[in-house]
Amino acid sequence: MRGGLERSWTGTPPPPPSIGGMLEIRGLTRRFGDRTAVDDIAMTVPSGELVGFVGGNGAGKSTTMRMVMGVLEPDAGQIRWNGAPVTPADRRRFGYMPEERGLYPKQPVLAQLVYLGRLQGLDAGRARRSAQELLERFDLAARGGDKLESLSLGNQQRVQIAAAVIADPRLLVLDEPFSGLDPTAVDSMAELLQDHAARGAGVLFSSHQLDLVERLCDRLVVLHAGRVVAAGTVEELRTSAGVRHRLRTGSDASWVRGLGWLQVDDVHEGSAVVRLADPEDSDRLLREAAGRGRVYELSTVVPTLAEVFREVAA
Ligand SMILES: Nc1ncnc2c1ncn2[C@@H]1O[C@H](COP(=O)(O)OP(=O)(O)OP(=O)(O)O)[C@@H](O)[C@H]1O
Repeated sequence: MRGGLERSWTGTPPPPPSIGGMLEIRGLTRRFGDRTAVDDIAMTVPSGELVGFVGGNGAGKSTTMRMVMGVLEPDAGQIRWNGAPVTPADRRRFGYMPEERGLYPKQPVLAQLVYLGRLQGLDAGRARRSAQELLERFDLAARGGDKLESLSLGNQQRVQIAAAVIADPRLLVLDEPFSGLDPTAVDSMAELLQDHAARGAGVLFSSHQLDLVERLCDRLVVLHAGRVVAAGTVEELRTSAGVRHRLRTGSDASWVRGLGWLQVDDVHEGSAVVRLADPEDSDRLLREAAGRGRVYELSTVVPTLAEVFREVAA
């Protein structure tokens, strides 16, 4: 009784039980013939974190995820779960959404979700309840009896994610879960991933939608040609890429190209974006600009995630 009163005074609900664990990848390598698709990568997906996995086409994201799930064997390296090599039993508690998807097009939606829930260890009643809850969450309750192939692609995608999360996974490994979704479905997918992370699951998802990655992720890992070329929080990546300065003047600003002590990223009419070797050089730049006419603005610009990505994955 007393405990209950104390809880209501603080207004803080007890934290949800943590269900997660930590995924660690070390030295992971996979070759196809003479092409090295994944080249000595290291990364972690801690419990409760949303980790975005980004990289251009062919960077090695799907290959890495397939090795995490045991669909492909690594040529070298280790995949560890809670400090020990990952086992098939661990993987049964991972939810996976493969790039090639992989549900049964001719089977009714609800029946196959229940079947997949049972394969992942749920009893029949719990599998049915979870499947129905997930279909309701995605506004698909009325479509449970329909064949998967009769749903739109976006709705099939929602069923795919339902299949990945039905048995309360410790870790979610999702290959492009947002591709092909309309903005409402993107929001419910994002909310679902955040709910799982809040309950302690680690979530690793690949995406080409950098705005979404920036909005959702605690951390991200950038792959290029099979190697990790950047990793950290969005803030860390943006600030480590180097601050730029934007100059806006009343006349053509292309004279900045003649200054040997800065690097020019962009010039367009009266506006220029430059990088200074030394932040103190901003005074020097201002004097140069003022000597040539009116100055409207000299400000610092932190690069967007898309700009960082273009730089590291060039
Ligand atoms: N089964 C395979 N046989 C031969 N090469 C493969 C195979 N699977 C992947 N590759 C090659 O490995 C490299 C990495 O591919 P992967 O699918 O992992 O990249 P990705 O980052 O997921 O790309 P995307 O964003 O286009 O899905 C590519 O060069 C690809 O052609």
